[in-house]
Amino acid sequence: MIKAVAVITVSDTCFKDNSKDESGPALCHLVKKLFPDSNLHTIIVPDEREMIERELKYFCDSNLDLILTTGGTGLSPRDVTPEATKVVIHKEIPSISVALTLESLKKTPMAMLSRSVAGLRDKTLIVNLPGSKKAVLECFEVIKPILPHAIALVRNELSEVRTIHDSLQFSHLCPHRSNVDITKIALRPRASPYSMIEMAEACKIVDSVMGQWNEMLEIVPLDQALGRVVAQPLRAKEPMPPFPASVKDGYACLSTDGVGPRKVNAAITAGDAPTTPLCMGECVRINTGAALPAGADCVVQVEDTKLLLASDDGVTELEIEILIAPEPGQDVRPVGFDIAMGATLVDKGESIDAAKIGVLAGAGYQSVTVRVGPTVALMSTGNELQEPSELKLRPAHIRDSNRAMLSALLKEHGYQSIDCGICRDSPEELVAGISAALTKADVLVCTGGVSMGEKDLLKPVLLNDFGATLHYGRVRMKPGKPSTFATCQFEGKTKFIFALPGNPVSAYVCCLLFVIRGLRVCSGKRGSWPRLRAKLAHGVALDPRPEYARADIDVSQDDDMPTVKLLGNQCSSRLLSACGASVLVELPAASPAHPRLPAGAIVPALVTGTLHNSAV
Ligand SMILES: Nc1ncnc2c1ncn2[C@@H]1O[C@H](COP(=O)(O)OP(=O)(O)O)[C@@H](O)[C@H]1O
Repeated sequence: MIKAVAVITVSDTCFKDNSKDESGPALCHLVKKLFPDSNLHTIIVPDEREMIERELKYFCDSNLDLILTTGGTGLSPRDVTPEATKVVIHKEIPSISVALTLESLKKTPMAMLSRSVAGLRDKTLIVNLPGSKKAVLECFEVIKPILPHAIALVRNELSEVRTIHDSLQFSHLCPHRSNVDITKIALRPRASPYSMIEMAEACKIVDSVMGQWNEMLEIVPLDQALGRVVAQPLRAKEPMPPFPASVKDGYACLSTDGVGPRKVNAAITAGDAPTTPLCMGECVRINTGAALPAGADCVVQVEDTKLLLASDDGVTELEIEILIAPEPGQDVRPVGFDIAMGATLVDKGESIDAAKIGVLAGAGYQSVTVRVGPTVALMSTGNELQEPSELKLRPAHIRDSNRAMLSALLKEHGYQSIDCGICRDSPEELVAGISAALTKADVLVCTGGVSMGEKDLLKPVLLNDFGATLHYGRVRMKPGKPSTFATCQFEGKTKFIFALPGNPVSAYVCCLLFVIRGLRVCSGKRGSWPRLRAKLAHGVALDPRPEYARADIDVSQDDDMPTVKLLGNQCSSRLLSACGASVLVELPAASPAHPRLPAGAIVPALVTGTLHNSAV
């Protein structure tokens, strides 16, 4: 039971003008939320070491449970909160500082410059937090899960400690509550309560639900616009070329002069502005891309001319002969030939590729208005998972491969994601993990916990703890049958949740077919993957469900149709079957009449990867 907490704002500025203190009140608000029954004391002190020490000691001697300081942890000469704290505490708790730094480093490298200290004086826990409001809010989230437990331990409140332990499986610290009852395992349903929908319907649902994403716009510099979808038509503000330009190296002439001798009265190279107009019987030596002089209406390439007279030193051409009569407009790009003034360069809804970047740069665009897609969070769930970076594999554990794979898969298709870590299979931890992810992102992509095991808690937690609407909970497909799509209201916003199966191949396929599809809808792009017709290189046994088989496609055959070769054993745990896959072959469901497809059968293949020519 937490009885009393103090929040100390350490700042010269706020000490002089209390109204400037934003971090202290923000921190008080969070403390009140976490410990609603506690007495809260607040004070503002200047960056004076002795005063900070005095206040810390005063609150500790008053037997407070917790003191949080904000400010004075940086590098400026007046920042002395850590020094004052170190003098006051009896036991330092360096891991709290490490946790704060690690979490803050995810947001800014400046976190390296924070020197927060945490420790105990008698039975009071003291934690230094940074001074900025944003940082203080973020740091509080980091220590929030351990505060009740740490204080109960310090106070030696054994019953409290036991309650916390009991409510947290696997000694993981998590103060969240869940409405999901996991005690009656024997009574769990033996058949899935979720009806199985067809793939086409699932795609339609994703399109219509993700279509509710509120269009938001931002202006980005052109060099950061690659892959973005433009929000309004971009039109040419200038014609291209802006002047009649020569297409060849040769002579600018009057076409009415026909064949015969011409006086060469000037030379114009690209970038020169012609000054004198051309008269009958004259020509101008001109280069590709140079502006034609007034009066000239055609260019005769140098190959169709003959030199008649040069200056004695051989430097200047004085007279040439036109050998073939030119047509009006010959080898001239008139004004606006490539791009007319006002022409649409990129239309609303189109995504920007390299050529469009070039067109826009050529048209003088420095920035463009583009659609803002949702932020995406990735989270894995499962008690058996450990971080891939851990050196030693723990007993009965596997390394989490899904987050790394999904993050890369999304990136491959132009979408960034936020890593929300691994969440264990307990309702409370799922509530905590999902809440944390939804605070950061609009779309949560999680894997695991969606089938029929007693630890598959995603759906019940979404329904009972988040009041989510499950748009589908099973799809007739292989792999990926338990794939789930839900929305919920969280902090006043609609959040989209793709709960994918845990098996890595299922997660891979469902990410391609549902998540990326949904993200495309949000960014204003319609339609799915390009679909080719291809010949099976070998016979395959069909599954009762339509199957998305990972395959390599050979487009190098002389034959008019490419060939697809499945990438080995298609078991949903074997991610090697997706390595190097350029297509997902859409295999039909088996029927009594067609239990398998023979080699040479023609199948549709979705191009989800890169096509490459396997011919050497
Ligand atoms: N993040 C992950 N990385 C690698 N394998 C995983 C991951 N999550 C789950 N798996 C594996 O996938 C299989 C199915 O996991 P499970 O959590 O039961 O998923 P679901 O019930 O959603 O299909 C298990 O063998 C599990 O170990």
